[in-house]
Amino acid sequence: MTSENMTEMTRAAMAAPAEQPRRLAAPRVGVLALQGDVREHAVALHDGGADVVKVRRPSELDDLDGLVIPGGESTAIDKLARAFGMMDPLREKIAQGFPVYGSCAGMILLADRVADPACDGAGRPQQTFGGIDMTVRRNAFGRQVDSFETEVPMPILAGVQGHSSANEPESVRAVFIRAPWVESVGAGVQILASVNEPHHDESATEAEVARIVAVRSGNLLATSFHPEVTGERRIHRLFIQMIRGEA
Ligand SMILES: NC(=O)CC[C@H](N)C(=O)O
Repeated sequence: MTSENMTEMTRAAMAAPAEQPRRLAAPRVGVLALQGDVREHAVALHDGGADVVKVRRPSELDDLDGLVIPGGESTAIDKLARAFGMMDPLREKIAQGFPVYGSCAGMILLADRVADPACDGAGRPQQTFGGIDMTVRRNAFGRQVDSFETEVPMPILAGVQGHSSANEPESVRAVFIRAPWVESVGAGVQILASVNEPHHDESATEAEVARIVAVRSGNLLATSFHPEVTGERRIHRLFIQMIRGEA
């Protein structure tokens, strides 16, 4: 066949790369590995079908399809992120629509505002990567001793494969460890789950004790709780679906 009788379609087909785009295969998902329960998230992502890499330096953000910010201590992750030069590169990527899932401390780091930020020795408040138009309150459910585990209704999970037999399809077994709650959200933020505050004033109304614990805003997903420690995999699968543009 000469170039004269090649149709446009043949030309396009011949020019197309032989391999499939990577997003159709396993997405490459990073776990921010500065502090916190990195390993548990890596396992959950791997189980969900992702190709997982641990990320510490800005150059390691290149070539990723998404990132998980684990639970741990948001002030420590903030300090280390600044020390490793991660703060601005990650903020820029988030602004460009890079998919990120943050759990617990990770949720705090995705919030545009922290109601009660910790301050360093010089009185400077902790910083966040931001991206979700919300205000979070740290340690809102209490201290370590007030940590609790409960079943949280989360209707968005109904369509996600892989709930454990102990769970109803539309709820998640959630562990809260010095967890934040979301105090307020902007108009573009979707509330995915709320939970009743376990320790509350008798006189409080139902609306007053319902606390937001999972949100989505565009390609950003955040939960107050830790799905990675109970064998729950659907939150990570939902995130992988978001990366693939399927959710
Ligand atoms: N389990 C967690 O990630 C706790 C978060 C922690 N209280 C913080 O402020 O960062």
